[in-house]
Amino acid sequence: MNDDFMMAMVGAAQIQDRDLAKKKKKKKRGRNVGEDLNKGDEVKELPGLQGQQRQQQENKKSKKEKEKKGPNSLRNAIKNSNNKGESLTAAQRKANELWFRKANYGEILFRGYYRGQSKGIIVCAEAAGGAEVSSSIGGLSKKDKKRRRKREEGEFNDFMDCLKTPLPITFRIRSTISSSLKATLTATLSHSIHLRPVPFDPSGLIFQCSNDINKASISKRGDKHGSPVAAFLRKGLEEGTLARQELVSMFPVLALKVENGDSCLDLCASPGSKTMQLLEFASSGGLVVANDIHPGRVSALRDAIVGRSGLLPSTLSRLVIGCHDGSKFPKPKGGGFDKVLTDVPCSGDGTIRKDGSILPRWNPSISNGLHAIQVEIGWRGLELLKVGGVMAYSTCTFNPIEDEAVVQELVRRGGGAVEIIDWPSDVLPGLKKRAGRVKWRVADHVEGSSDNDDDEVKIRWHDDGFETARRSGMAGVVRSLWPLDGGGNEKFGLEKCCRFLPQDQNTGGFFVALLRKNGKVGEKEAETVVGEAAGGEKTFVPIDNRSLQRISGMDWKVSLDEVRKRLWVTSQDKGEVMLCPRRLWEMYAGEITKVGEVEEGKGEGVLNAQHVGVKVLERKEGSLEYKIVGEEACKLEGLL
Ligand SMILES: C[S@@+](CC[C@H](N)C(=O)[O-])C[C@H]1O[C@@H](n2cnc3c(N)ncnc32)[C@H](O)[C@@H]1O
Repeated sequence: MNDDFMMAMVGAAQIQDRDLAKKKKKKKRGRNVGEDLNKGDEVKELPGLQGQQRQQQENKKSKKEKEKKGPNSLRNAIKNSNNKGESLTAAQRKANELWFRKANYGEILFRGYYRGQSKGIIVCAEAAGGAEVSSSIGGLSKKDKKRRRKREEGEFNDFMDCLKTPLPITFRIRSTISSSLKATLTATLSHSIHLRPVPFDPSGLIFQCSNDINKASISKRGDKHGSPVAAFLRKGLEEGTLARQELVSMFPVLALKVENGDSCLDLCASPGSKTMQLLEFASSGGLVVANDIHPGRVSALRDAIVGRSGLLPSTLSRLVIGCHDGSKFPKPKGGGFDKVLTDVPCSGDGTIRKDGSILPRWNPSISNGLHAIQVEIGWRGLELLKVGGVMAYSTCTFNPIEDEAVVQELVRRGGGAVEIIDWPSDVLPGLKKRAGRVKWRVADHVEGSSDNDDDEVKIRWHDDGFETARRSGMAGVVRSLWPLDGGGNEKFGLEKCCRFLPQDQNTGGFFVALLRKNGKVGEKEAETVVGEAAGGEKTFVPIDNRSLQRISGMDWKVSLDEVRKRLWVTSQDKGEVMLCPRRLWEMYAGEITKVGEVEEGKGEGVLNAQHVGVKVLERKEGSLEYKIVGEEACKLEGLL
């Protein structure tokens, strides 16, 4: 079965998937750093590579040679800039990518890097909290060494094979819907031969699809055969009863165990799948602040959540969207957030199964270059957390430079106030997690020095530590890339971090660390930091007194002064009045009122809100008066 049953469920209802089709048409936006550098179309900007000249150069070479080395001038441009600590121009970066892709260097480097990494990063990994695996095979007999190498080779091949298979898509039934609807949906989805409930989820609300259901087939356009399952899933997405989210991407929010009334901050939020999950859990009295540095991605996030998610106004009333560099997000005056999520920008090699552009352009310097901003975002997250609160640090990369090395630095800086905690035993109890590592290796890559075919791009390991690497001219080198000297990190509990490898439960690759703040961190430094607002589209100000008087017939339960503070209008369109969630207003007090401005010297800057709560009042057409459109939200928030 049970396609007939599903067909009946879908019924004759005409499924309106205009939004999905529109979404598909929109240009795909990059999720991680550098994703939009994949077109190769700016190569023409490089001197000596235009039109005929480039053609002539290429014609001289055999096809084989071309594929192996890439165009000479590209190579030279890269050689002249790479590994010398100089920043690349956009054109050089594009050239680098093109060359890498042509020569398949990304995959060669990826294999070399992860094969050469310390034990447990990819092969010989133990379960989370398990015993450390020795990286030495010195004490073993010849036969045992051979056997162990063979096993490791097999493990590595399994990993690579899995990366080359398509990633199954996953759905979850939203926790905000009624129990009876949940039961109906669970029963319906469980009966489909195309879907199976994820075995380690006791709630039974998460489903993995078989390979015949993919991203294209759940869009109406791509669903050529009119599959009833696809129609059912589409309908659920539109109505907000289902959410599509990659399985591993659900883990950090689940591990945070958000409770009623929690205030949550999602520092790197776009496109917003984890924000929506947070919203579902942070029910009554709660607050979810979603932030992203890029104004365009903030708008996309707002459209996806406010415009298309199907979430109810009562849920959306808890949402605030900001646009800041996460490493400088303004600190609230009134206490910190209960839960913080730092799902930082990363190299994204855990998403290779769904994004074919990652592997061909992979190189270790991408991770080395991201480490510093990941530390800064993570540190700000800890500063914004209340004492006793928990932060989840997550990435979709296998690379320890972006994973354990960042967590190590956060714990070190915390000086005893920051502790890595275990994955909660009641969250997805059967989930296979691999332990974080206390040892890893640092590398960059070097281009060959001659035209010798065997002397092309290579991994360069920096096992002698920071000083030697710095002297060798390694780009973007910082001390915290390395494990602390002399096992200094062994007391940090890095093995409590969780690595998720794709072959373990047919997922993408992922990393999650849970950090509890046991005391104040970075107070001194905070005084001098000014919040830096990225240029957004909309800003908000509290409603002015004259407009307030035009709201007639309202039986406010609080003083007009408080009403004025809670009702916000956008600076662009004063016809819409939004209700600012009480928690945000309490936490940031007057610091949001001058939204969009950053005042030097005021210590914290102001919150640059791009969206607050829900619309509760609307100006009547042809009149200056307002009518109420969100009475329920006003009641929930104690205004009426
Ligand atoms: C891995 S994605 C986040 C995915 C998101 N949490 C989700 O689950 O849908 C990283 C995001 O960080 C944003 N970003 C990059 N640098 C940032 C910074 N300095 N501060 C805040 N956000 C940043 C990127 O625009 C990107 O949207």
